[in-house]
Amino acid sequence: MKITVIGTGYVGLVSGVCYAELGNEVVCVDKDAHKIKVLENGGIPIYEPGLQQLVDRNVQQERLYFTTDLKRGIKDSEIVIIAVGTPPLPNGEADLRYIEFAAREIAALIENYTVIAIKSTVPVGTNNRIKQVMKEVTEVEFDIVSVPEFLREGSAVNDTFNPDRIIIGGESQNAIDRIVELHKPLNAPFVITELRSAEMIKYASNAFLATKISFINEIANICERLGADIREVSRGMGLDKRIGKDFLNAGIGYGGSCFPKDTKALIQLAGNADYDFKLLKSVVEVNQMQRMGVIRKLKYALGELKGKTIAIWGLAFKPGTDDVRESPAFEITNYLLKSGCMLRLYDPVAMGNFRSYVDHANIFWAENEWDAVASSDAVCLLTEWDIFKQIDLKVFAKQMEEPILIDGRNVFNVKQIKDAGVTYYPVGSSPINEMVFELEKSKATN
Ligand SMILES: NC(=O)C1=CN([C@@H]2O[C@H](COP(=O)(O)OP(=O)(O)OC[C@H]3O[C@@H](n4cnc5c(N)ncnc54)[C@H](O)[C@@H]3O)[C@@H](O)[C@H]2O)C=CC1
Ligand SMILES: O=C(O)[C@H]1O[C@H](OP(=O)(O)OP(=O)(O)OC[C@H]2O[C@@H](n3ccc(=O)[nH]c3=O)[C@H](O)[C@@H]2O)[C@H](O)[C@@H](O)[C@@H]1O
Repeated sequence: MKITVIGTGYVGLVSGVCYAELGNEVVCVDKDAHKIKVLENGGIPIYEPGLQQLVDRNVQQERLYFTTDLKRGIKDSEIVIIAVGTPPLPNGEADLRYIEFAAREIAALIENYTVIAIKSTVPVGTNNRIKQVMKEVTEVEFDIVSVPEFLREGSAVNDTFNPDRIIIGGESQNAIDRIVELHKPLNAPFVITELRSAEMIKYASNAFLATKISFINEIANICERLGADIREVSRGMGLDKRIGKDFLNAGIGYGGSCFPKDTKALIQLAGNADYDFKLLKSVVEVNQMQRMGVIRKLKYALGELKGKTIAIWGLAFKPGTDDVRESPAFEITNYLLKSGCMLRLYDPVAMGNFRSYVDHANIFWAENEWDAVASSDAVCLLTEWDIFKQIDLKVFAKQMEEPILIDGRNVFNVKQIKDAGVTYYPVGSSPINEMVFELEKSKATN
């Protein structure tokens, strides 16, 4: 099939490349001339494991093209996929400016019947609105189909080739059939729905996963106070098939370009329909608070933070990506800078992106994980990259006068820690319970 994908970000680029790998002829279009230049020169503008090899192969086999010129692909395309951003407006609602603009551009260029598939995450009712927008511009026949995307950054290629399900929302059987045909090689179940239901499935799925994370984080906070171990609790819960083991890792709260944005958008969407989504509001609030666990532990370990040097391991919102959008590292580093700390930051791939948002005279950009640790009073692990997981804790202990490790991702086990003699503060287990009691005591006496 001939396909045009609009937007070569984390979703559009991966999807376009994977459709090419399935044997389709794909033109990927972006307004960002820099991104397209990188792609035309044989590189990729994002860090995503496995993507570069697929780009190389499909460009070489002349199935994959990159351009800033929408006209180039759209003329012969049977399917045009929209994968542009839907970032949050200040009130939390999704900003639909980019998608409406893209829709108008498509409408002005199509010459024959075309199927328009919307992969961007959009509020319920948007597909219908886009249809109206396009009808104002063209008399050529087209159909709109909602095909929400569920890939995760860092495992996006594998997720695209092995999806749990393909959701297709639409009104025209012809258009639905075309989308089914495109995805048939993936061997995943199809769920065919109304447009509005497909849009809601995407928001509800992300909101549910975010809820699972905030739930387990609250259980972790209670474990800290009562002396239970969240890792044992998560394992014990997750073996119940009705609960499932995924997304039960307690930590410093979810980040990324989607959970924070989509939870807030769904709260707004519900509010606009006169429904107060209380549960999801709490999920968001708990998530915000969870980042402060790292600070609380630092204060307990070091006392006064002013003048202390803190190493941060990991700036990306999760391992396997260079994406720092809504990364918990922003709130934590900002708080520490405001408290008068010196910071030594290191991330294996996200340093450049993080630095484009934050710079400060008190930040030292370390060359590697050990360079960050040098002369630090404490180390905070914020992203569970493999290089941090593989750290030899005995060597680590020798690098610091008093080795203190605040682990925001529960990467190390108690035995490793005991053997190495590191003072260790994980999420949701001892010895934090003692610390919390002491804090409570000191609050009560002050
Ligand atoms: N990042 C992720 O893991 C996932 C994102 N989504 C959703 O997919 C959508 C895209 O997300 P990302 O890929 O992360 O965004 P992104 O910000 O990485 O990429 C969007 C791209 O669209 C381009 N663009 C905007 N308007 C354009 C136009 N008129 N013509 C051509 N290009 C245009 C931008 O220049 C940018 O490169 C969002 O709605 C998001 O919620 C869904 C599932 C996973
Ligand atoms: O709509 C989207 O954009 C995507 O959002 C998430 O994918 P992503 O944000 O790439 O990454 P996740 O692996 O879901 O992690 C999100 C955040 O939750 C955190 N997390 C995840 C799992 C867990 O058990 N605990 C936890 O704190 C991660 O550290 C990360 O900060 C969803 O998992 C995808 O299905 C969805 O397509």
